[in-house]
Amino acid sequence: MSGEAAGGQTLSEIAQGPRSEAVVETAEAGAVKVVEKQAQRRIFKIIVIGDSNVGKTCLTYRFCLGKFPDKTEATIGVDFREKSVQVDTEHLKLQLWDTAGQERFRKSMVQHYYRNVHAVVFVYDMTKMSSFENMPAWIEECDRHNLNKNIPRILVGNKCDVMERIAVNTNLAQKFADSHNMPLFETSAKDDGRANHVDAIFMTVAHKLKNSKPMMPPHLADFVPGDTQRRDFVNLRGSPRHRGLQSASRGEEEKSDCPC
Ligand SMILES: Nc1nc2c(ncn2[C@@H]2O[C@H](COP(=O)(O)OP(=O)(O)OP(=O)(O)O)[C@@H](O)[C@H]2O)c(=O)[nH]1
Ligand SMILES: [Mg+2]
Repeated sequence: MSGEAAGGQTLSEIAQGPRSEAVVETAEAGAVKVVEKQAQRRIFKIIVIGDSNVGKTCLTYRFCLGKFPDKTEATIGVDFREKSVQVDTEHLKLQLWDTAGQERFRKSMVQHYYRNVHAVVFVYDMTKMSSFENMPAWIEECDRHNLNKNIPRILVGNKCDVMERIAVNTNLAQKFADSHNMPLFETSAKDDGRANHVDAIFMTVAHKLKNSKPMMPPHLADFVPGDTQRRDFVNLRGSPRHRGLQSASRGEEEKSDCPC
C-alpha cells in the first residue's frame, strides 16, 4: 500500500499533522511565556551619586560590561547602564543611573535623577578627602528631593588600588556608614582582582531590592522632558541613537558649549 493519501499528504504526514500543530502551539505558548516572563521582570532604578572624578562611571561600567573603561570623560547629565541579575529564583533588571558629579552637568537633570528611585549608591574617592567630606551634602540632596528613607543606600569608597595615596581612613568611613545605616564597601573599579567586589556591591543592592515591595518600574518617559533635551542630557549607552552623544573633558569648566 502506498503511503499517499488524499490532498497529497502521506499517511505519516496526516498522522503527524495534528501533532506538528500542537508542537507549533506549544512553541508559541512557550514564546508567549518567555515574553510574559520578561515583561514581568522587575526593573529597579539605582542612582549612583558623588563628586566628579570619584569613579561612578568606571564602577557602573565595570559591573555592567565586566571591565575598566579604556577612557572616561566627565558625565553630562546621566549615562544609563542596565544589567539583569538573578537573585534566588528571580531575574531582576538593574537600571543604573550614572549621574554627573559636576554641578554644571547635572543641574538641569537633578529632579529626574530622584524620581522613582529604588536605591542609591553614594561614591567617594578614597584618595580624596573632600569627596568623602561632601557625602553629607549628597545625602542632604537626597532628602531635599524627598527620597524615601527606607530605600537601600550603600556607601562606596573607590580607588583603593592607589594604596600610597589613601586619604580616607576606613574607621572614619565605617563610622559614617554606621551612623547613616549604610553598608560600606571599599573597592576599586580599576583593579581586575576586585571585579567580584564591585559585583558584590550591586548584588547587595539587588538582594535588598528583591525583598522589597514591587514598585513602579522607571520609564524613560518619566524623566525625559522632550526629545531635544533628551539628546542634550541623556546618554543611553549602546543605543545607536544616543551612542557617543555625550562626553566632556575634565578641567574644561569654562567651555562655552556647555549644554546647561
Ligand atoms: N586608580 C583608579 N582610578 C580610577 C578608578 N575608578 C576610576 N578611576 C579614574 O578616575 C577618573 C574618573 O573616573 P570616572 O568614572 O569618569 O568618574 P566619575 O565619578 O564618573 O566623574 P563624573 O562623570 O565627572 O561625575 C578616571 O580617570 C578613571 O580612570 C579606580 O578604581 N582606581
Ligand atoms: Mg561619570
